[in-house]
Amino acid sequence: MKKRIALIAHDMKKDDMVELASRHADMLRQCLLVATGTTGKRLHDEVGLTVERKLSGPSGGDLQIGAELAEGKVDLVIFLRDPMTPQPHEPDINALVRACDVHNVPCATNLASAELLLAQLVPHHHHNK
Ligand SMILES: O=C(CO)COP(=O)(O)O
Repeated sequence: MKKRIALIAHDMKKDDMVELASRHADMLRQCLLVATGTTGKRLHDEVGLTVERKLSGPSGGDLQIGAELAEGKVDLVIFLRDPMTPQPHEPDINALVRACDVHNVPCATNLASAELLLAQLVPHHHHNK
């Protein structure tokens, strides 16, 4: 079964997300990716990944991903939050991280932990027969 991975980054962390995803692109291409709106657009446009895009975070994208996660449809979350900038949708951000804790879904909220989680994903090999 392909892993379904959620990728979310606040504006100040979007360059980091693009760089992270570029380095792990071969592995991410073998996963089902879901992202908040703007993060997903950048991952598509700049990394060439196929990403299911939800609403932008401030419009409810975090909540949409959190709802799917609560239904067991998300296996891993990389959520590069900006700890230095107040966010209008902070309750939504907290709800998503809380949902990860409730459902025991791995959630990396910074680059260092994201690297560790991604290193655990074993590449899926395609066989012709
Ligand atoms: O705000 C976000 C997560 O809380 C991210 O949303 P965007 O990817 O649409 O910028």
